[in-house]
Amino acid sequence: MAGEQMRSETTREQVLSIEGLRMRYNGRYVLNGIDLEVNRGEMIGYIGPNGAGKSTTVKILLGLVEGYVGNVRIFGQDIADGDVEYKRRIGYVPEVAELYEQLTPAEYLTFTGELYGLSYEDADYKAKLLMDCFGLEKSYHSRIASFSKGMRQKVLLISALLHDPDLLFLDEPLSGLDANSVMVVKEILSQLSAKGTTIFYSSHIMDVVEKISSRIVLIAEGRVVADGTFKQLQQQSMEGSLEEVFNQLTGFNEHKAIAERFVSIVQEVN
Ligand SMILES: Nc1ncnc2c1ncn2[C@@H]1O[C@H](COP(=O)(O)OP(=O)(O)OP(=O)(O)O)[C@@H](O)[C@H]1O
Repeated sequence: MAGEQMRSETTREQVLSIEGLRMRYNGRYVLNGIDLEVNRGEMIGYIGPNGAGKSTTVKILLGLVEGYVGNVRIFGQDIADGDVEYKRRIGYVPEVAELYEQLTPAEYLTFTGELYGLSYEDADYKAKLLMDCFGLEKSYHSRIASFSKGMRQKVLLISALLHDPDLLFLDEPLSGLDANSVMVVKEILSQLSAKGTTIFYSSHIMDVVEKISSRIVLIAEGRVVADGTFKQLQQQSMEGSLEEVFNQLTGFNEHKAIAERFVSIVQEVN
């Protein structure tokens, strides 16, 4: 009985489970067997070199890419079973998004809020307040086409959070934000995570990942090559900063040589 209770509590806490995930594009495996279990409230820094397979993993988890091999369970549900209800509990901030240029945040956010099951009134009420938090209250009825990069990013963040998701995927979420807004967003993420939102944070900005992640998962060539707290990764690689850990675990020590070659070509070939 006690064992059963413990098991059900463990299941309840487990938000994501990936087993043996493999994905092939044009005959080449870009994911080579990813295994990952994520519990409620974890802030995962999901990092890796360009082309390592981070976006591919996230797209599979969001149900945007088919044809993978392996098992993926989100909130205990196999995402391949055809029931897309789990998506209502997910928020996603993509790296590059096509916002509807001709819409205003009021129109866009009530539209996405309703897609996630909010009533028009609730979505409108909440969106207005969240825009206000970001200092964008005056732009609520302006066309997105006129927005700066940072303003667009804030609208994207609001649209991903409007329905208070249990699982949040973020791809370079600080892109385009000024220093003050960066502080606000980092603080929002750590408060959400402390309250139980599970966050998957993909970024190439290592010092941010180092500071905000409760756990860092480093992938290279479609495999998990390190998984642990920043301290554990430091011990594993005998390095100081996450940038150095990243360089070491991905076998990279050529930045000077590459830069020298690049500069010499720039200056010598006319
Ligand atoms: N639709 C696709 N068709 C063919 N190959 C793809 C497709 N999407 C991704 N790939 C390939 O899969 C590999 C992993 O790409 P992915 O976008 O997942 O990398 P990433 O880790 O997110 O990289 P980055 O840090 O540059 O964003 C790359 O070699 C890429 O070329």
